[in-house]
Amino acid sequence: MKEYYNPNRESWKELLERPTISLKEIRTVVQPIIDAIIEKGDEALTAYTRKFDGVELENMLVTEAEIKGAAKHLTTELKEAIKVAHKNIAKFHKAQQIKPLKVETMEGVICERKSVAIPKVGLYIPGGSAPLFSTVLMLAIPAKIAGCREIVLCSPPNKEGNLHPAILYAAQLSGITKIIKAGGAQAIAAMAYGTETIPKVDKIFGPGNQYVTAAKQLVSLDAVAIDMPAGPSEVLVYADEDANPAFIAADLLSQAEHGVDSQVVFVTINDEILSDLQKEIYNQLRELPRWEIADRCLQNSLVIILKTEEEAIDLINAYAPEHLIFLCKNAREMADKIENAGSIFLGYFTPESAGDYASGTNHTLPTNGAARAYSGVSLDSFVKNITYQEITETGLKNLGPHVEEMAAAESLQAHKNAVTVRLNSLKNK
Ligand SMILES: NC(=O)c1ccc[n+]([C@@H]2O[C@H](COP(=O)([O-])OP(=O)(O)OC[C@H]3O[C@@H](n4cnc5c(N)ncnc54)[C@H](O)[C@@H]3O)[C@@H](O)[C@H]2O)c1
Ligand SMILES: N[C@H](CO)Cc1c[nH]c[nH+]1
Ligand SMILES: [Zn+2]
Repeated sequence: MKEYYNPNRESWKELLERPTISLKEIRTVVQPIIDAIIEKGDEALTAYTRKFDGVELENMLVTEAEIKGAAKHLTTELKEAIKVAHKNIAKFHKAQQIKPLKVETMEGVICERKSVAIPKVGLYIPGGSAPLFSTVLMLAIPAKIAGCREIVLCSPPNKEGNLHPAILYAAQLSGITKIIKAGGAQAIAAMAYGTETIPKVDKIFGPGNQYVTAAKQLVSLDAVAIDMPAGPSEVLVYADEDANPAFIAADLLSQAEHGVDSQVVFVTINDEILSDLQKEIYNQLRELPRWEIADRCLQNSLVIILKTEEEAIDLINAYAPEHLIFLCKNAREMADKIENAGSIFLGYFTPESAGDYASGTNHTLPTNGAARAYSGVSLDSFVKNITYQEITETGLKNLGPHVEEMAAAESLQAHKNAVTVRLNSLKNK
């Protein structure tokens, strides 16, 4: 990790850039994939699966027998853990349901708002370097609670042409039946434009690598809505002098092991902690099966030592991390000053991986600074809010003259007439 002592504010923007490939460069790879799917549908999808996932698929649709058979490949402990996670995620997302709203803005003028499920949604489950079955829960549970009518799930197959049984088990537990073995930009394009096997959806959800994220952004220009840019994982840890270096190291490494293009950042105003932290990172890294990935990620990662808590808050807001962990006594107080972050973890005993798997919050979160304006996935992501209005005769008498006045001032005579004809019809009553 590169160390920066009191970097001046002018250098922050450059310092805090993520190690991503430029959108312009990645577009030259992803756009031809999207174009091929639009033109050749399933044929192109099968060809890209052969090229990128190294497998020739006869049937990309997961069969009912495969879904039903998944459970027997999992241990009782893992099934139990998935059930606990399912329960917590469902509980937190059900609590996000909002009641329909009805307001009489003036006598006889009734305005309402009701949330309605997005009918057709596509869920992307990453599977390139690890089969993220936890993402199935994070997307399928809110989609089901919202009441989405058609749910399609895509994930890249392994070399044997299968999806990991835990992906299928989590899907079955969440009530998902249409599962397709397809990944990368080609799966995103297939859900955006439709192919012979994959129905076109209204909105695509889910995290993924830079190719997947760029594809989501490109298809959102003309075909579908997307949740947000949820690319390579990142975490920023802020710690005080009482934080255990082993906890800090473990939290940093937990996101570093996701991928070489992930980024982890450590911020503190107490540099005495650093030598113990370096030792902990080294010791823990050696024990990780994915140590090479984590090690390469650490090369893109930062340690930043600042003078004051206020400065740390400003830097965190400038970085807008996907995950933000406060390992400090005044975690709540610090968190209250944060404007830009995907999800915040408070206190010494709140590891980020609890949110990744099972506490109840959603782990599909904005990356690469998108947390400045986007929220993570929630129940809201799967609904639209439709507004309604109903105006009585009295209401039109109250409101109509004001509408006529405004329409005339905008020189929109037909708008005015829509009120006038009705008011005239009431004159004889
Ligand atoms: N932000 C979030 O909420 C969040 C949550 C979970 C995971 N993630 C991130 O998701 C990512 C998962 O990435 P992954 O790679 O393991 O799985 P993935 O499923 O996103 O991508 C795998 C696919 O990428 C495509 N691909 C790979 N190399 C390519 C190339 N050179 N050209 C074109 N396409 C190519 C292939 O089609 C392959 O099937 C990680 O970066 C992880 O950090 C983010
Ligand atoms: N940390 C990821 C979000 O950036 C989510 C995840 C899934 N499995 C493990 N971690
Ligand atoms: Zn993670």
